[in-house]
Amino acid sequence: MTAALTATQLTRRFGRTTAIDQIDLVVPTGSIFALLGPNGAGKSTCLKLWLNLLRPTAGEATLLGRSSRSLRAADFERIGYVAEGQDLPLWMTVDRFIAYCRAFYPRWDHALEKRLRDLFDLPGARQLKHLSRGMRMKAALLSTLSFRPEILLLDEPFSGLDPLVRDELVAALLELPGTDRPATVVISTHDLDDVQRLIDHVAFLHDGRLLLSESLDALTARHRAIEISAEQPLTPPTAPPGAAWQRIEQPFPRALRAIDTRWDPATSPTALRAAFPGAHIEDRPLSLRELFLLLARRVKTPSVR
Ligand SMILES: Nc1ncnc2c1ncn2[C@@H]1O[C@H](COP(=O)(O)OP(=O)(O)OP(=O)(O)O)[C@@H](O)[C@H]1O
Repeated sequence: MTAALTATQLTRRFGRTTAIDQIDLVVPTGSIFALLGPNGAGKSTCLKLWLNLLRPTAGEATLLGRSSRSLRAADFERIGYVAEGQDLPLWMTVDRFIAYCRAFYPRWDHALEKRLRDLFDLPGARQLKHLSRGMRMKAALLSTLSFRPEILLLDEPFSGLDPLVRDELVAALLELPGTDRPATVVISTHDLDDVQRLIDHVAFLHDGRLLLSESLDALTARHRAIEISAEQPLTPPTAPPGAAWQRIEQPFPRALRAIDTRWDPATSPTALRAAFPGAHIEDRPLSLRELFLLLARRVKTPSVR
């Protein structure tokens, strides 16, 4: 596995606030990597450190094998960044803005530009300052996706987009890696339902600390929602298989719901059947939203099981 982006003991403080706290992170080349976490977790700061828009207080961020502190102008032909509320030349019309951007990128993909223009349906003759928030986001995405960056950093890209365009944006992003060069996408978002089918890796930040970074498949595989119902009252087991259960609920005495955080498909179903003989047992994977809520609640109230 090669790394497109890394963070090593990366730290950024703003006065007394530690926005990023000694993060070690590897983003594999070609991955679509979600940076998740509650408000104020440090996601935007992390992206800005990679882009050298902010200096680290300590540690290092790298992209394309180079420290973000020493990125050259030519490197930015390979790196795209779209953020909610980012500075755009508001006096330009959409057409002028796109022509202006096109001139900077030798690898501009005209066919992709055309497809995204049709998709986003932007009024070419209108000045950016007269676009709605969502339309401005579309203009920023059009100007960035069209040069097919090798690294694409997206900070809340779905903000202000209607559900149809969100869906089509996901489809456009899914196409990005299928070219001659693998594209790596890091996406900070709260729109979990939108990114679920897009991403293959997840990192979870909380209060500037990295709590988890792994493939979505591995994260999904080791968490399972289970539901048990029986003829007689049930008690949650404290030893395995119940030892790693969280969010235990007992809507009535003969029913149990929980999330198993150490699910193993080879052993867990058998252990459940042995612990609850004769009971009706169902299990299902968790959605990204459910996983997020589980992680966020775990750090908020660590004693909650
Ligand atoms: N320029 C700044 N000056 C002072 N504090 C800042 C600055 N930028 C960020 N912070 C603080 O750093 C912390 C992390 O902020 P950041 O914007 O990175 O979080 P985030 O995870 O992107 O949040 P959200 O999901 O709300 O966008 C917050 O406590 C924030 O108040």
